[in-house]
Amino acid sequence: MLTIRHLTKTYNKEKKAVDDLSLTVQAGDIYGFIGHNGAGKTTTIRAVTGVMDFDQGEIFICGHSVKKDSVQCKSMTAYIPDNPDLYEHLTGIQYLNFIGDIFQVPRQEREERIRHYGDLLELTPNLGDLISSYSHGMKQKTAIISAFLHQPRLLVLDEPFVGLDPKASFDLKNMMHELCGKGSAIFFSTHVLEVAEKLCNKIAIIKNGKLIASGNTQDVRGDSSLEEVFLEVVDHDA
Ligand SMILES: Nc1ncnc2c1ncn2[C@@H]1O[C@H](COP(=O)(O)OP(=O)(O)OP(=O)(O)O)[C@@H](O)[C@H]1O
Repeated sequence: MLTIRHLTKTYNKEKKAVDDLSLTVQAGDIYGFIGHNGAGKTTTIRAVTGVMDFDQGEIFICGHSVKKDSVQCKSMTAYIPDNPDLYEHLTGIQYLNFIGDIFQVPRQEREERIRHYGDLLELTPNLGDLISSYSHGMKQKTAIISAFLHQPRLLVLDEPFVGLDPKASFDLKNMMHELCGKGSAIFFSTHVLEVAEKLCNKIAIIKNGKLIASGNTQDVRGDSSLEEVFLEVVDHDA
């Protein structure tokens, strides 16, 4: 579903933010991407989602190159950045219809999904209000609904649980399971190791731009907790 090969990105010709990183996300995977502040998670995610160019390597989504076939890749992908910038002058429903238009979601499916996810995340009563009047969490819920609206083959999320209340976090986890159950894949960064450990079937750990561990969650953590493994590898490995 997502293949990253030898990804390298350098900002300002100085330090490599991502250094020869390779990983594969398969259909049905909920793949957690963890690392310390400044490790290179957002840089990797921005390269995958085509919002930032990269120096070396290749990225494929369902076999399509994000460099050569960017529109095709974007049509199959949804991306929620860590601080989603929505159109503040639109109402929630106008924004969701705008996204529905871009991804050509048929009217009936669009209405059903907006109703379903809006009710689940308790946002339906506010969808007629301007986004500028929304709280941070309400904006995040709007971004989440917009991402699920077109049922992407690949969903990429940067720190999705920050700012969500416990009920919304619980609902988002169920939504993630449901989407992957239909054959999609999810790749997301998080600092919440307990969530990663419980939610993800696969985990990658990045340190100073390099991948230092990856694979099945069970194999990565062995007999320890993910927190113990993370602290160990971040302290000791190169
Ligand atoms: N626009 C930029 N210009 C220059 N350097 C950048 C830029 N964006 C990121 N960096 C650098 O690249 C490295 C990786 O940053 P990145 O944002 O990818 O890390 P991260 O793992 O997402 O961190 P965090 O957990 O703090 O969000 C850091 O050293 C950072 O300072």
